[in-house]
Amino acid sequence: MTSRTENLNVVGIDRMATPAEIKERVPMTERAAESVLAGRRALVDILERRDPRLFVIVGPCSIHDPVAGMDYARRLLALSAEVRETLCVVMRVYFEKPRTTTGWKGFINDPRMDDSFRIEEGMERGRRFLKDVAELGLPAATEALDPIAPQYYGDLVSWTAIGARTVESQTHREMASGLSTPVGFKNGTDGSLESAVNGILSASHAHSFLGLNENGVSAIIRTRGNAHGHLVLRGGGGRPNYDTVSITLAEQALTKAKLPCNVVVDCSHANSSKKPELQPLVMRDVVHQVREGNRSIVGLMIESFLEAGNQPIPADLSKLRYGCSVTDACVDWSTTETMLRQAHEVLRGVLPTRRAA
Ligand SMILES: O=C[C@H](O)[C@H](O)COP(=O)(O)O
Ligand SMILES: C=C(OP(=O)(O)O)C(=O)O
Repeated sequence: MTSRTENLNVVGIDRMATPAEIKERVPMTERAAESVLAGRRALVDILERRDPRLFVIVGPCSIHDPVAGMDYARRLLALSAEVRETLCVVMRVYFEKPRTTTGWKGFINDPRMDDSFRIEEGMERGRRFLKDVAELGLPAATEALDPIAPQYYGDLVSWTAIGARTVESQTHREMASGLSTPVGFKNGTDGSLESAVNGILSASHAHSFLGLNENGVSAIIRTRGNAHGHLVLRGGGGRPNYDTVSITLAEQALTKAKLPCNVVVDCSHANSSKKPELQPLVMRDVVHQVREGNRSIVGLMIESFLEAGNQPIPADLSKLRYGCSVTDACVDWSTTETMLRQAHEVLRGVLPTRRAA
């Protein structure tokens, strides 16, 4: 009998390839695994103060064009080699976009950007992109939004964010407790730290929750807890929170919760009122705080692409501007080079002291 009580608002349920099937199409390689693991090791070493460098999560707000994305990755690889003595560079590879209300939800959800929502295609191409980046020798960072998605591509990621819109969600904290990467918890969109601090605490514990196994079968996922959660300050409530007073308040909140004092500053979002031209100012200020002796700042985030700014998604996709964001506005490539090189110059003189501390 057709149920009169369920799926009333569901118009279709399509079969989707399982994590195992997608991994078979895009298998992990030795070289890719090496760079994923090297990235995770470096990040853990920074978080545990065995490595005095800062890490920088830098890249487009979202990947929409794998060709431009790989063009960016190759340039970033060369730049990361130049600054490696002071900065551990991780490419931002964001495929899942949380929206305030509606909008394009990222490459996995709608890879063709035409509302055809070919999620299986997006998942396979997204995994392939991550693998290509890893094979170049660059570690990747992403936001974990869909709780099932990490089964499909989490093995290719070195750093994960829980975003400002989901940091209070139990589902996301449970997922983070099982992720194999260090996880940055962003402060809420209202600027409050409490949800992020609670998120780090929650995810550090073991959880059992519903999920899917490799073969797409409903499963109870039992996790160990994630020991490498840390706070990401992205501003909020109409105010930035990267200044020395805000950083001190963040340190106090972490200490009160008996958590390690590890703070990452996102130069974008509410820390720069989403104005990309302000990101270099935020970065310079934060790097100077490190130069002045701050010990809790371990990393930075930058939204950067080949071209500055952003563009709406046109109905005729041939009109898309190459290398320009279709979500948040980014700094361009030459600004990115300047930002990283200037930070590198300042930090060169400082790291021996951090190492000694
Ligand atoms: O970083 C990306 C955006 O800030 C986030 O996805 C929210 O976007 P929206 O407010 O344009 O929906
Ligand atoms: C959505 C993002 O950030 P936040 O969660 O800080 O808004 C992002 O970095 O893409």
